[in-house]
Amino acid sequence: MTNDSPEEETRAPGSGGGGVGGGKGMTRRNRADDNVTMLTSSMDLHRAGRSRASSSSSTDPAPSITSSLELSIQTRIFKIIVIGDSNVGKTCLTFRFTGGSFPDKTEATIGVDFREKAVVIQGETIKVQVWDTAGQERFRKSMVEHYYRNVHAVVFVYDVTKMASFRNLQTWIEECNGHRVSASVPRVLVGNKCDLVDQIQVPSNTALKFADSHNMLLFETSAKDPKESQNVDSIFMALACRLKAQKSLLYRDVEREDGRVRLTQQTETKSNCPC
Ligand SMILES: Nc1nc2c(ncn2[C@@H]2O[C@H](COP(=O)(O)OP(=O)(O)OP(=O)(O)O)[C@@H](O)[C@H]2O)c(=O)[nH]1
Repeated sequence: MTNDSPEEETRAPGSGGGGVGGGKGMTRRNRADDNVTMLTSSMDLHRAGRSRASSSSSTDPAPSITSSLELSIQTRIFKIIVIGDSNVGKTCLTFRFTGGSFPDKTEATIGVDFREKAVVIQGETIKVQVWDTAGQERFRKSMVEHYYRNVHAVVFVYDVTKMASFRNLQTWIEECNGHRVSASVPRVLVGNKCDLVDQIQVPSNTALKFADSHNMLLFETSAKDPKESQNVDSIFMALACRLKAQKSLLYRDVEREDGRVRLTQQTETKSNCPC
């Protein structure tokens, strides 16, 4: 959870942890596809939801089925959840991606915070909806089912300066598996706080082995260091590109035939996704 104040100027003490080599993992220097454009800054869906609710109680007629279908066709939404121990920087990472800045103050997330960003991938506008989940058990237990429902991708975060947060990843993965998240749902591993170069406890090689063994890409980055902001973007953009390539079924293609609307399954297509 963040306050809404603008980013405080931050001075990065260093370039962050070392690169990650080879294997199936992705290095922290990887970039999102050049065909990708980010359109908007973050939006608090809690607030947006409230304002939508209040406007719907006005005298406006209810939207027709056709118009809501058309809206769905226009913009697909990819739901990405961010999971990991408390204090690893989940809020800061999502804030960096959706708002482009590092929050000068955060508090423990209670339940979930939604942030959203519209991006253009190969000509299609897609909404990346990021669910910043609570790391503290007491603030998440009533929400867990909601986190995993219809999720399209999962970001597991650990703190490179806290070995315990890395070891606990196994528990987070088990929780995720326990909620019947399909094997086709992409997952990535993020080691955050690489700006704290003198305090790193989790070696890149160890993290890479773990990522490989769970068929995940690895990103090592810093939500705080402005020089790493492109790398933070790459986490979510790589997932969005992959989801687009998979043609996620959250909103299925709608074909119109003889004035009727027909929902169809989409087939897999290739893209030059960075992952
Ligand atoms: N040095 C450094 N500090 C960071 C970074 N990311 C987050 N922090 C700090 O780590 C602390 C926790 O950050 P949050 O983003 O609130 O952590 P969280 O994982 O969302 O925590 P919960 O909401 O409790 O689950 C804050 O004091 C942040 O300023 C980073 O990349 N580098």
